[in-house]
Amino acid sequence: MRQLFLNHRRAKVDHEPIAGHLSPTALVAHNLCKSYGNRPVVQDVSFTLEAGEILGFLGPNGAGKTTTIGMLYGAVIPDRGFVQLDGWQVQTQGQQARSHMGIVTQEDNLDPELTVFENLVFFANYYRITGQAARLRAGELLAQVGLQEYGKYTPDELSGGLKRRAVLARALINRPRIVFLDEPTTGLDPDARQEFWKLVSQLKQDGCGVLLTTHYMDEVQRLCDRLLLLQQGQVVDQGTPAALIERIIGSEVVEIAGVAEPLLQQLATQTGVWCRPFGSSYLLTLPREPDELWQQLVSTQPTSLTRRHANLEDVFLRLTGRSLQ
Ligand SMILES: Nc1ncnc2c1ncn2[C@@H]1O[C@H](COP(=O)(O)OP(=O)(O)OP(=O)(O)O)[C@@H](O)[C@H]1O
Repeated sequence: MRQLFLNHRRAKVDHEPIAGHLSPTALVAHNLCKSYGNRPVVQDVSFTLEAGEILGFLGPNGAGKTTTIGMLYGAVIPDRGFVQLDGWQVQTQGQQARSHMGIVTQEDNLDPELTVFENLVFFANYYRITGQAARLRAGELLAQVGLQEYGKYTPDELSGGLKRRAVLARALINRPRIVFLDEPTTGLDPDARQEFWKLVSQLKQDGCGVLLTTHYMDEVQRLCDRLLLLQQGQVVDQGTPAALIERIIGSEVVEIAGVAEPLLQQLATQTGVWCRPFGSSYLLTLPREPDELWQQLVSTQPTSLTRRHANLEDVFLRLTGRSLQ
């Protein structure tokens, strides 16, 4: 992050439209590739993010999400590919591009020596917002994230949830068009997470594009308009949550326990459905006409048999073979 601050030092906030530099799509990532040593960790990742959209960027641990986000904001140099933000190339016009983005990294990296208010004022200076203007902007942001009472505290005097809100406030100092949120609510209690979600929803309503990585399925379901699923550095699928569920799984699944796997796999093959271990039970998709398979499953005398609506966790399991968490 220190490197990022240095990169920001000369960034100038410039929201005036510049002919030839604005595109209707706020963010374009094109064929991003990154290897460490000879190990590829991001391979040909391409996507777009529109203003006012929340894009969930999901993948198991080590899938390459943070590396990709690093390339989006210019902290990691891609081996190939490019990122364009509001028409500015992040790799060659970094200062201009960064003046339109805000970043919430996984760490609470506020300066512990400064109060929350001072942190915001100090960060505003990177964008050449100085003096009274910086203090006004800091006050505005404290109000926006509900921290009016906490400006005089140092970060370490705040709870985890309040600290995360302060980090978000800092990311908004330059009124960004795009905000990157890298696992922003990890470790927070349910109330603090819900408070944070309200702030993210507000960003969307204000026309901000948000790229969110998270391991929480409820967060995805609550916030995301569209999902990009990453595995071993590659995009394995993308779409709206509802479309992905319908296309990859269907509307319902069956959870069954107490039946030998070979028998379940045989039934699945016969009916053309998908079956895999799921905790201490097995998960099966259902065919278009499910009654016959259901009866067959009942006749296996399982210890438990449940039919439920398919969800994103099922999609994730089918596409990546792993749970999101
Ligand atoms: N600077 C680096 N040098 C070498 N390998 C790295 C470096 N940064 C990341 N990696 C490796 O690249 C792979 C992708 O890491 P990355 O942090 O991007 O994944 P992630 O999807 O964000 O994971 P998580 O959900 O755990 O945060 C991992 O195997 C990681 O060990």
